[in-house]
Amino acid sequence: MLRTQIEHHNYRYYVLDDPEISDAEYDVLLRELQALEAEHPELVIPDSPTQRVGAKPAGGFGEVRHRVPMLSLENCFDDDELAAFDRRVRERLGVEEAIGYVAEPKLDGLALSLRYEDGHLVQGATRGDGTTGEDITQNVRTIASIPLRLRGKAPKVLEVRGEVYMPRAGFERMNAEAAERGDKLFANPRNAAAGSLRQLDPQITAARPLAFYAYGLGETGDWPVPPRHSAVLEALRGFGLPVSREIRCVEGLDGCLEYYRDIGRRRAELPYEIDGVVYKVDNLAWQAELGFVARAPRFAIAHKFPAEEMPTRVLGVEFQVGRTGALTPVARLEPVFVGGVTVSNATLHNMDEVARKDVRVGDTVIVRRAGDVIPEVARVLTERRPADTQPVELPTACPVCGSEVVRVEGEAVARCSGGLICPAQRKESVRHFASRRAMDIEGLGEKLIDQLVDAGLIDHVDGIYRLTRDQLVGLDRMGEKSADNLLAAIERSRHTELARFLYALGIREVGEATARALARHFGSLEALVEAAEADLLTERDEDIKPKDRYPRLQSVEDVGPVVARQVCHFIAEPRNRNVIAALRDLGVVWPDIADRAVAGDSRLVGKTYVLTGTLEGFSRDQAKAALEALGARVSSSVSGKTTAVIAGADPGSKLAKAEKLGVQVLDEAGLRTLLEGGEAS
Ligand SMILES: NC(=O)c1ccc[n+]([C@@H]2O[C@H](COP(=O)([O-])OP(=O)(O)OC[C@H]3O[C@@H](n4cnc5c(N)ncnc54)[C@H](O)[C@@H]3O)[C@@H](O)[C@H]2O)c1
Ligand SMILES: [Zn+2]
Repeated sequence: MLRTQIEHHNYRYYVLDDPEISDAEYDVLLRELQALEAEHPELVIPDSPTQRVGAKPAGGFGEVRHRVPMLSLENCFDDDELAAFDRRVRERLGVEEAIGYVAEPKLDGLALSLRYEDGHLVQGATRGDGTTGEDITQNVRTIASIPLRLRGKAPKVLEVRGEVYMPRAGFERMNAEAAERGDKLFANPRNAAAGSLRQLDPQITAARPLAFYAYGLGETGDWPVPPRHSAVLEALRGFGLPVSREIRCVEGLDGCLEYYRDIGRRRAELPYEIDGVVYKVDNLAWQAELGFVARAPRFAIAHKFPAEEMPTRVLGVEFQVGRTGALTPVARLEPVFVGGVTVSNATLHNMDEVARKDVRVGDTVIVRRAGDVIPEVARVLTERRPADTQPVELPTACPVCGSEVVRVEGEAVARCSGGLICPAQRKESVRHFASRRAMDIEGLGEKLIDQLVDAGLIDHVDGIYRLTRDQLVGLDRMGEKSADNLLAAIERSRHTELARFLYALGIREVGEATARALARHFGSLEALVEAAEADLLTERDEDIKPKDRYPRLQSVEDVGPVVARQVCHFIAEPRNRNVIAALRDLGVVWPDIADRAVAGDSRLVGKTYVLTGTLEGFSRDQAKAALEALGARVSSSVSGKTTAVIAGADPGSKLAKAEKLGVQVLDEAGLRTLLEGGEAS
């Protein structure tokens, strides 16, 4: 059963270059079989996958018999297993002292045998099943880093073994090009290298970014082989063959582990992928003494890096609320060992990503954790999707505070609208409230806010105005003087402006400019609340097109449906209103600015003016505020709907446009008349 399963995956991997499962999963299966066979030696048959290498070639290429077999490597996955290997080696050799090993990066490509006769490349062959490989000489000749002629005095016969691989950069470029053409992408550089090398048309191979590193020998004829593996590699380099510069001689287990950790740290920076380290006994006489088992030498071992990708099941999806209120879907997973740690949660980033990857609860997914990056769901194994999966749905209420969740059309991120009251957003809302352009409370910085919130002294921004001297003095690193300074700054901030206050509330999409526009337009908080409440009703009206909703707020300069919606929802949240009321009770005040409009002097409602050029008696902002106080709208561009353009000195193109459209033009005197209630002419 297990055997057939493994054979199937061998075929997919070695013959088709199109595996169905990850290497880590495959390794688990193989280890299961090894354990089973170790318990029941009578079950071991000679052609069990544990006894064999790779798979028999599928045809299409000529066959090559390897006179020196091409074997696989024993694997180990942790320090203990490596220690056991080192112990076995020393026991077999009867050696006490530390063994000299050669540590080599384990390139993730495929094995290649190159045969040189009298210095000329005569054959290139794949490993196949270890004894019989494929003749891919024509393809091999297209790989630039493989010399067609050896340098120096060449032996009569020399078989060189090594790895063909695809450097990361080439792999990424190739996949990007394939994506552009709409072709199938390669899952990883190994499959890309294998698929490229085993093309029946060498032209295709030639176009692929393949490279080669030599790491060993096959048949050597009468060539006097040097006595150490490290010297062999040096000799190969002398013949002009590429040998990795990362290869090192190390001493004993400790030397191996040190090399492993060092290259593991640099793994992501290497220009090619490696999946571990290979250690080989350096002394070739010892290698011969140690010999082989069925499928691998006893003198070498591959120390694998922990898999960065593993499959597991999605048990559920939860939403985390970030400090700015953003909701992040997080998959709860059946715990899985990946990237060297056990992972039971992985981010799904946002709802667009959930949709793009098509993740459902109950799915089997590939979890990825590379380096120290937070684990993420890389992709779904849709072929393993059961019938009863559940879609992931964005909650309508914030899981932390229950406020409504708002997701703006066209935006990936959904957010909690309870900015002032959501515990997840506490620190951020206090920080923003106190910042210089908002309430400008000097001395209330991030670190202090962390302390105050963590100590439970502030829940919401109104808590700032309840802080006492005793509470402050009790804090870490807070002297009496700084406590007094802070209290004074808090006191000063009570007298503010409506625009600052609106900005300080931290309503999504409401920056300083919008806060100012809202303040100017409505003049008072009450007027804004009233408009927001009325506008909110338009949301439920099916007859109103989305872009025409919130008409009162949309009549504010530069406020479109997106901003209007955020403002309405924020204001409509009763608990946000409670905080605002508490702030006012605690003495936060500002002068209302548009008393005249509020009092009913709104004779310019429905009219739109555009200002251009420099006025003598008004700044641009003053002129604007004065017009808006009478209910007018001030726009920045001239159109057929413009009531009049008010032109000062050195007017710009707006004047020309007004003239072209036949829009009325007023000078500064005309503006005064208009503001004073006379008929402008
Ligand atoms: N996903 C699947 O379905 C599937 C199926 C079969 C095998 N596999 C994967 O293939 C691997 C096992 O197969 P394997 O026996 O081909 O090889 P291996 O990767 O375990 O080790 C042997 C190979 O390592 C390579 N190698 C790289 N650098 C080397 C160096 N410096 N010195 C010596 N050899 C070096 C050689 O090609 C050699 O043949 C595992 O990683 C397994 O997960 C996956
Ligand atoms: Zn919330």
